[in-house]
Amino acid sequence: MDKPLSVNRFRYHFSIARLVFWTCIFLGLILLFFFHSPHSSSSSSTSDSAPRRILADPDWESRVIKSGKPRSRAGGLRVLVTGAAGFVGTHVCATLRRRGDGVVGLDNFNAYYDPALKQARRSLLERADVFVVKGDINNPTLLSKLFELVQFTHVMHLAAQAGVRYAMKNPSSYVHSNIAGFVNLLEVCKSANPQPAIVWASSSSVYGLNTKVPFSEKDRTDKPSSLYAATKKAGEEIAHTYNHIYGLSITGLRFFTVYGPWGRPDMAYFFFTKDILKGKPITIFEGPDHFSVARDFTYIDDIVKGCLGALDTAKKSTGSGGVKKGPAQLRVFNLGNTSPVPVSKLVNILEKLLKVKAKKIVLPMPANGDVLFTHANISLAQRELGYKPTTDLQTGLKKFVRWYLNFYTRTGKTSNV
Ligand SMILES: O=C(O)[C@H]1O[C@H](OP(=O)(O)OP(=O)(O)OC[C@H]2O[C@@H](n3ccc(=O)[nH]c3=O)[C@H](O)[C@@H]2O)[C@H](O)[C@@H](O)[C@@H]1O
Repeated sequence: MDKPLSVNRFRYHFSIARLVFWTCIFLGLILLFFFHSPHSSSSSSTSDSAPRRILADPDWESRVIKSGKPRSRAGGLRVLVTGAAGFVGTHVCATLRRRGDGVVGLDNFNAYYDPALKQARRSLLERADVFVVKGDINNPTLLSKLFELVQFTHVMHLAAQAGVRYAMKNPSSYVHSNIAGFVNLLEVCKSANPQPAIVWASSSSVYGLNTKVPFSEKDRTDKPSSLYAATKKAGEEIAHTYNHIYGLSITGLRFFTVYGPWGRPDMAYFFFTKDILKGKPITIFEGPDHFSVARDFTYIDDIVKGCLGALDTAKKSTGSGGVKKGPAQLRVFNLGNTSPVPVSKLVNILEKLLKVKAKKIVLPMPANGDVLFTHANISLAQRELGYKPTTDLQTGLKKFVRWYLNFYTRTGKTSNV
């Protein structure tokens, strides 16, 4: 009798020990997974760009507060500009500051294209008295801190993973910035008190495979041809939700192939210039039956006027602290030039301005997410924002080429796309 009992007791203790052992291993694995998951590192950590010690640094805080204070205009805006070291962001920040508004920039300075160009834009903004915080829109601690320091009246949200063709190489970067980042920003905005009005960059690419031109805001946008376009379209739907549930005032701007000085090296006009100057061949895509691929290229100064028009006409959000108090404004506008130009013509203009013949290779457009043409109907923006583009492609490219030659001669470098 005794023997079987002790065996049983031994078995009992042994299985308890085994249970404790495996529970510990299991809990250990869960903790390991939690601390190493991308979610925990991107959303709660501030280590990538804005370490906690910076968030508690009085000097950093006073720079944010000073930059966010309107200067001259009574009742000037207090604007948080995301993507401030980007192409459109830099121009918008400088223009707002010049007219006396308070502007705080935010940018993660990622390496999608030459970070030296982003640093040069940041220096330009420093000289214009705009402080650009290094940080990510996916960092809620940082965003909340900025809202704690400055009562932003407006958010100009331009931070995004841009580029149509790159979406095939790095799809998750589009989801991370254009969807997760946007939601994170809206979460912070909805909880702010007062809530800011939001103006953000959508894209002409939402018109996707539509064939009716010019593209109007009333047209359907359910045929995106790239993941980039799909994330911008998703952004428009997400904007609708936050407007509906929380009373956030939100305006989306569909930009049409923006170009100009301080532009993006991943865009065709920019790297065509670089390659033509280097004597390297450039590839010009064409559609079926030698169809000329065309874009409604829009000059940066015109786009900036559209952005300011949207900020100035944005109505206040109606909610506060996460609770809606009434219906709020929800808008979307095309910001284009209304005169599409074939890419081959763009190359001809560049050849004349650079005084160098391009080595052209004409190829059928691959299935890379590109669309055959874009063309904006801008009558809504004209009516509501006073938007009126005035720069044709020839004039705009002349200004771009002058900037390009000056910038890359001065810095002694060529663009590293
Ligand atoms: O306005 C928009 O919606 C979009 O404009 C640009 O996208 P895209 O118009 O494709 O501008 P580029 O990448 O500069 O291409 C311009 C044209 O050049 C053509 N291209 C591009 C590259 C190349 O090697 N060869 C070539 O012929 C493209 O097919 C396109 O027709 C931006 O990259 C997007 O971020 C923006 O949202």
